[in-house]
Amino acid sequence: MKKMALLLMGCGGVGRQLLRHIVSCRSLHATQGVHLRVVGVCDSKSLVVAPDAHTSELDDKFLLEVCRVKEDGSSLSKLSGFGACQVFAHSELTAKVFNMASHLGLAVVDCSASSETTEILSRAIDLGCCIVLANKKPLTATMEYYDKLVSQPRRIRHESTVGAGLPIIASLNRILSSGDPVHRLVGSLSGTLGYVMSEVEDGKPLSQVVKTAKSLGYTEPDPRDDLGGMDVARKALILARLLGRRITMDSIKVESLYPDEMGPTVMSVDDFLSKGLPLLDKSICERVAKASVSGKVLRYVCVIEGTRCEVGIQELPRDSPLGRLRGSDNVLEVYTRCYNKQPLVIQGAGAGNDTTAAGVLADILDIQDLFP
Ligand SMILES: NC(=O)C1=CN([C@@H]2O[C@H](COP(=O)(O)OP(=O)(O)OC[C@H]3O[C@@H](n4cnc5c(N)ncnc54)[C@H](OP(=O)(O)O)[C@@H]3O)[C@@H](O)[C@H]2O)C=CC1
Ligand SMILES: N[C@@H](CC=O)C(=O)O
Repeated sequence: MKKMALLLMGCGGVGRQLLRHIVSCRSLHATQGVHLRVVGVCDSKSLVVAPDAHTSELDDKFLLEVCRVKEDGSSLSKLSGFGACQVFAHSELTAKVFNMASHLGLAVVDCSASSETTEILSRAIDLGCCIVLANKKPLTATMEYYDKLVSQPRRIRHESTVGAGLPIIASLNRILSSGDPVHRLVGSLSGTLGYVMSEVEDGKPLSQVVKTAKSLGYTEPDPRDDLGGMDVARKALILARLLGRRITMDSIKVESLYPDEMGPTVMSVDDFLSKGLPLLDKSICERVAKASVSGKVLRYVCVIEGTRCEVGIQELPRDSPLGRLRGSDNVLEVYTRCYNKQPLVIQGAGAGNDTTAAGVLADILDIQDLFP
């Protein structure tokens, strides 16, 4: 039986669902001859590891307890005394990864929404680990970090960074490796903004649908990352870099749906949701109504073509591929030499803990051949 040691960073909506998928797929994985050994889990404050990562693992009962504790909003440090795990402060994470990586093959899985993991992932690559990311921030940091993280293409998977569980990165990699140049990417790549636009079209107020999108697990921890376009801009940057563009976030034109006065330095997430957003209800409603007069709908669109890389609202015909999108679905049209007049189209659920965690799990299994 092949055994893969995993260290999970982040046990929010996606990380917890990943743990649940791992536990519920035990017998399936056994038939496939693979066993996922979760040897450590961390949140923003603490790290829990198996007593001896070389011989033991966090058992399924423990992993489900991690999900329960985190679902309740508590810290992992609450698990101290539960089973035989060891609990450390988050500051010990780098040393622990170093220790585990130098003794066993390790996959470090990033389901956090933090930039702080970038350095750890970079060191993990140096130490010969595999890395799997749902977190977009490390791949949208400096070019230097990007080059490091992708320097061993067989040891990195990050499908869920764009389009959640949709096979966007894998499809682009296949196209690119066959020598087929990608000329143009056009898509709607935000589950949150897709959901928001179609619900507002149906007459619901923006402030209400954003709260619902948050409760459905579509938004980033701070929904302003979605509404300000930064989350889509990160996806655009990841795609542009995959196509070989050596650009940074500064090169991307981003349209925000909220004004600077409602930014993170001015008000908290709660104040934004309860006091800021309702002030935007009327203007977005008017914008939707104006587009509708000419049979159009609003979609938040990402375009990458030549040196152009931009994300923002467009008015599109209701019956166009992007206009027809409903709910949290994403769509990406890929124009290449082979897919010239008719693009390759990838479409489906583009957000949500379940589909995102499934994408991360598929990525983990995809690198199993690198493990003994
Ligand atoms: N939800 C979705 O549909 C999709 C999400 N993603 C990405 O998945 C990631 C996770 O999203 P989601 O689960 O919704 O986010 P959550 O906010 O629910 O969870 C984030 C988790 O990361 C932990 N964390 C924060 N900082 C650190 C750190 N420095 N080191 C380790 N862990 C840390 C948090 O700890 P604590 O609990 O202590 O706060 C929390 O457990 C994000 O990067 C998101 O962009 C990608 C595709 C789709
Ligand atoms: N917040 C994101 C989640 C996936 O990346 C979105 O809404 O698309």
